[in-house]
Amino acid sequence: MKTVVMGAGSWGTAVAKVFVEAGTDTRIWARRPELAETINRDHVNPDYLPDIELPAELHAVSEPSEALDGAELVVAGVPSQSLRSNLTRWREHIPSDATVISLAKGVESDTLLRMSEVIADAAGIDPDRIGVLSGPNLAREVAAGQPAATVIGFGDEERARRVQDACTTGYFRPYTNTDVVGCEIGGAAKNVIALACGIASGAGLGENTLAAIITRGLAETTRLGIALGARPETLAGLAGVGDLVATCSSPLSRNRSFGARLGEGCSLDEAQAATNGQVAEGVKSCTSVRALAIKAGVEMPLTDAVHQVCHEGLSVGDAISSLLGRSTRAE
Ligand SMILES: NC(=O)c1ccc[n+]([C@@H]2O[C@H](COP(=O)([O-])OP(=O)(O)OC[C@H]3O[C@@H](n4cnc5c(N)ncnc54)[C@H](O)[C@@H]3O)[C@@H](O)[C@H]2O)c1
Ligand SMILES: O=P(O)(O)OC[C@H](O)CO
Repeated sequence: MKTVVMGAGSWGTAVAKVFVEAGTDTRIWARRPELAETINRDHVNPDYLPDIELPAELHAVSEPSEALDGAELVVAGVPSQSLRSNLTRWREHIPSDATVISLAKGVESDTLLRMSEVIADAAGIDPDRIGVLSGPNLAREVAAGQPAATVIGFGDEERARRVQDACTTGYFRPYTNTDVVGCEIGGAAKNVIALACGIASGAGLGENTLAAIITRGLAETTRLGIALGARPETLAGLAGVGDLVATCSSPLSRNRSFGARLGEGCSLDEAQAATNGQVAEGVKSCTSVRALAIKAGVEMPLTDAVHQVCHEGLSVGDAISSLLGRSTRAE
């Protein structure tokens, strides 16, 4: 399955390495020609994964037309809020029978569309050909060859199996799942809950608090998923609880680290400045996931609190008081 990964950030680069090591003919598109040259010459991505040696077979290009030429599988590896604008540029070069998967974990701000819906809308691709790759996959750990599992979500199971074959290695184990909605909601919502965990941890709170946030975060994510047609088992699997636990627990998570800075008292701008250009998707997705929940008539108190802390000036102390001040109820 001739594959191109469109985006040479941390995760795009790690995923391209996995596909090559699974024996798949793989290219990677980098926005900047100098990064493509460095990957080809030095077999390293110095900006995102500086200490990881990339396979010599991985060829990088910086022209979308060249990258997409003849691709049977297109892996979209750019952040969620830039996916539409990138697709608009790639659209005319995507082969008409190619399968497309999204790596991005988010909900589009203006439209409240999931990433697979953005691909269908912006590139005019039949939804049967669109899927996602989502799971507990911190890029640095996967790039280092540490054992990890993930989910390939497609409505069409046969297509999911072909992608699964193209990225199975001795350290990377993809499972298939036909519940694309569940995979996407799990991936988008966990970034928001990881922000909440970071905020709590930055404010000096301990493991009991974090366990409560993770567990109640899963409950509100599952409520939203079910309201949108997801299967609860998906949210109890790798793309749900698996990714939630990895992201909420790891110091490698950009979302958790961003939240920790807010919890320590940084402003949104100060926390943003400390990211070195890396994207913490939950900062924007807290607003779009919250809006999606309101539209679906679902209560998401943690997501609402994260949105208010990030964008409405609510203090961390007031957010905690307001969450604990809610009326008591059965679990
Ligand atoms: N990093 C991880 O551990 C990880 C793991 C799983 C999923 N993801 C998801 O994958 C997606 C990509 O994440 P990443 O970690 O590779 O991000 P990143 O910040 O490391 O890199 C983003 C890449 O997209 C490119 N890009 C193209 N257009 C852009 C634009 N308009 N604005 C910004 N960047 C643009 C950048 O040049 C860069 O190559 C995100 O949705 C993220 O949630 C990341
Ligand atoms: O670094 P984060 O917070 O974007 O999380 C990375 C991955 O999504 C973990 O699965």
